[in-house]
Amino acid sequence: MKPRIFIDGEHGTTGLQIRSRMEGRADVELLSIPEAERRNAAMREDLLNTADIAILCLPDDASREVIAFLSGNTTTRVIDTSTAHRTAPGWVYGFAELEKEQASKIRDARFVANPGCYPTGAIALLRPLRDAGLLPGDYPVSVNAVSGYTGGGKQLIAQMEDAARPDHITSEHFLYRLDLAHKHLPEMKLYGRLPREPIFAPSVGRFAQGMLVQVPLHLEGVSVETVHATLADHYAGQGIVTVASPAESAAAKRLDPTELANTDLMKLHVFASPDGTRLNLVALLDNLGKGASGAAVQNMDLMLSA
Ligand SMILES: NC(=O)C1=CN([C@@H]2O[C@H](COP(=O)(O)OP(=O)(O)OC[C@H]3O[C@@H](n4cnc5c(N)ncnc54)[C@H](OP(=O)(O)O)[C@@H]3O)[C@@H](O)[C@H]2O)C=CC1
Ligand SMILES: CC(=O)N[C@@H](CCC(=O)OP(=O)(O)O)C(=O)O
Repeated sequence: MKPRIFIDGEHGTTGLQIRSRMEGRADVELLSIPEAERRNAAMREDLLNTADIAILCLPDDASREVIAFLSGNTTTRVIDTSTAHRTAPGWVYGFAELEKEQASKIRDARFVANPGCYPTGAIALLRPLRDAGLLPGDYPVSVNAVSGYTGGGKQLIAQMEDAARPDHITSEHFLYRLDLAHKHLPEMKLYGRLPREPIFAPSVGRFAQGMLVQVPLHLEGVSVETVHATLADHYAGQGIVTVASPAESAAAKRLDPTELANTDLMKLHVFASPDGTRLNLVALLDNLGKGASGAAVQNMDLMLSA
């Protein structure tokens, strides 16, 4: 029998993108709920209990409720795309390239928490440097980012696109979470192995999909070549995460956050000042690709390979 997959929240932004990635796949059976029944708890509970893998594309509270629904179930495996379980005990963080054993941990896990889109970029840049001892524990890390507006789900998409709404947003680009308390800080701290939370300044641009995550660094006594080699070694042989060559980064005049839109890839750049004393590490990805739906399908495929 083919593995049965149920996407709870399949009619939302992340869910629809997962569904489109599954179209034409003959190796799995997709369990589906009609859009009008998307909040029907009894139907969802039945499908959640029937599925071999349930992919949750729901707000945090609804994800927590699903785990409660499944309390008596010992067979359904779960990939949660929400923030609810990313630092929770018993959950494996679904960033396969985090460290050598991560892909096999995901493969064997029952509960996988898909990373947030911004942390995917920030952790990808920071973690190898922390593991290599290049980024001191007391370094005051900052993360600056811009996301496509689909990152805010149906609500933000409607606010950006529908001029008739009273809460229509006309800005071309805006900063938000000005209180520096974004929900992604705990996972950045934990999986970035940072002793304290970074100063994280997210923003949204008037484009649907795409993302740039920047980590500016002054690293005393560490060369640009060492930083680049550390990242390049860490991601060597990974098809999805790549590191731009020093020549490619040096030749870049601009970086467009939509460059990898509609792909599941992530590319890392190391930009440096001419004297090599100031660096800007940049991750380029699609918030709905490697930042959400693409990563969920990557994790599902790892789990199916168990
Ligand atoms: N968009 C992105 O780029 C990313 C999103 N995520 C995460 O993925 C999850 C889904 O986000 P996203 O797809 O953007 O959100 P959307 O708002 O676009 O979609 C959420 C879907 O869940 C449904 N839903 C909401 N509450 C319930 C409930 N109680 N029971 C059943 N269904 C419910 C919604 O239905 P209705 O239409 O009725 O509201 C909607 O179909 C979130 O946790 C988000 O944080 C993670 C990384 C990136
Ligand atoms: C542009 C925008 O609003 N982005 C969302 C994060 C998208 C994401 O990664 O979502 P989860 O962590 O909830 O899974 C935000 O800042 O809340």
